[in-house]
Amino acid sequence: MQTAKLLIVDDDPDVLLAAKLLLKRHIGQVDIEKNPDRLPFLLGNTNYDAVLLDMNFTRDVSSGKEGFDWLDRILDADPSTRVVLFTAYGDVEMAVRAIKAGAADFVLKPWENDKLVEVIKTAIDSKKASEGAGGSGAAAKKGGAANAGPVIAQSAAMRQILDTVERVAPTDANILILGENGTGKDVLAREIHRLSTRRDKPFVAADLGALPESLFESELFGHVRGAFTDARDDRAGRFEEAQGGTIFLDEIGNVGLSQQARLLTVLQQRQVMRVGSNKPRPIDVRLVCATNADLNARVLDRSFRQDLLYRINTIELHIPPLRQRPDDIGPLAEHFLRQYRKQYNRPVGQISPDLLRHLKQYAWPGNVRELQHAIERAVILARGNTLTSDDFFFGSTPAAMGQTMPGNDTLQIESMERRMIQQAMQKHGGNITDVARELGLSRQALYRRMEKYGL
Ligand SMILES: Nc1ncnc2c1ncn2[C@@H]1O[C@H](COP(=O)(O)OP(=O)(O)OP(=O)(O)O)[C@@H](O)[C@H]1O
Repeated sequence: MQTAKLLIVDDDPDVLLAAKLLLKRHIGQVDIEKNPDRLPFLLGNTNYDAVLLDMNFTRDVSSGKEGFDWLDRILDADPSTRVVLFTAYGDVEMAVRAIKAGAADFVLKPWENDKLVEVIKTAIDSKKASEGAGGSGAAAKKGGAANAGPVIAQSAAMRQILDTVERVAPTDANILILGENGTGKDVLAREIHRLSTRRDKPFVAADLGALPESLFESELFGHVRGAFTDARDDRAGRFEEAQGGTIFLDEIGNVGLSQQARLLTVLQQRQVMRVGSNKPRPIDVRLVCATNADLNARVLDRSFRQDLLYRINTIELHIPPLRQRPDDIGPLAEHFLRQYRKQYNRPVGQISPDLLRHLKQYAWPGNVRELQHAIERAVILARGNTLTSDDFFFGSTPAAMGQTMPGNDTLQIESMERRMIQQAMQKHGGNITDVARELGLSRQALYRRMEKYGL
């Protein structure tokens, strides 16, 4: 630690002095700074291994924005810098969000000396280790987050679905996956592709629910230069990108009638025409669709074309909501626990029997995605090496969890942020530079958010 460099930023001089006196005994160089505006200057002059940053949550209670901005700027300057946050107890939710946004860890104020030293040392160690491994921490995280883990299926219902998937995946049959939000439709679509003969070819997902009507055709079928004002180049659509592989049309129930007609024509003729061109291009793709809508009811009220439904649902797979398959809850919780203890480098290794019982009792309206977020948050916040109900519910009782699930605010902010990024991506045809400019983010900050939200 004698070669390590640490910067502490806090507007309270007493905090700065006390932290410096403590940490100086363990770390070669400890600089302190009262004014965060000087951060760019300081970071430009010294290559710090870690920054201990006050998030100023108490001064900026409504959003914590100032702290997040500084976190982003530090990581933009050097994504491998480990940022540890100083946080008041009431702002733990914010700290969790900051960890998801790339912070290494957080320490509660008033701090315990041993804990602060340990957290800073761990942060610096991991920075040094990532340098030794020849890559930045952010890059390593990116690799680790790269999608498509195992499909957890313990319940009889899920085992039966996987059994069907194994049988139909190698055929080219069109598959429609039905299920509530967060039940694992995307996961299953990827599994179908993985078990198909097309596994070495692309898997291309298109979220039709997030696609404005005006962009539907160019996104799916492509466009030629000059086809409309923003079409500066020829561009292949999702169908062409998926050539030889699988196209996954998510939220197909959200497509309007005129787009349904366009889609049906493409599926029948097995060719696309880029917007602005009349040259047909043959496509060879396997079609997997998903929706949480009741398409049969939609056919009856004439908002969904029956002929399109027949075309996409050669095989129908219905994933039950998580509350109807409690046998999956334990294995899924263990799976996410393993995933996040590794991702966040936390010592927590097991789930207490009491917590497990509560997890099985809860109705999980957000299904597996909600369970996943809940475990992620609990792993980050856990105090010991066993996850207990305390780590989960923050003083509210498990029975009240349905109404008071901690983190709903966090999830809402996150889903707003996700939507803003999606909309900007659509507006700018996926041009990261333009999207970042519109959102006032650096490209790296945008990439980190896209990775966080799986975009
Ligand atoms: N059986 C499973 N095994 C492992 N992870 C799962 C499983 N089911 C869902 N997940 C995880 O839960 C999260 C939500 O799953 P997914 O995105 O597939 O749901 P979805 O039904 O497509 O949601 P939406 O309707 O909102 O698009 C993902 O992070 C996924 O990895």
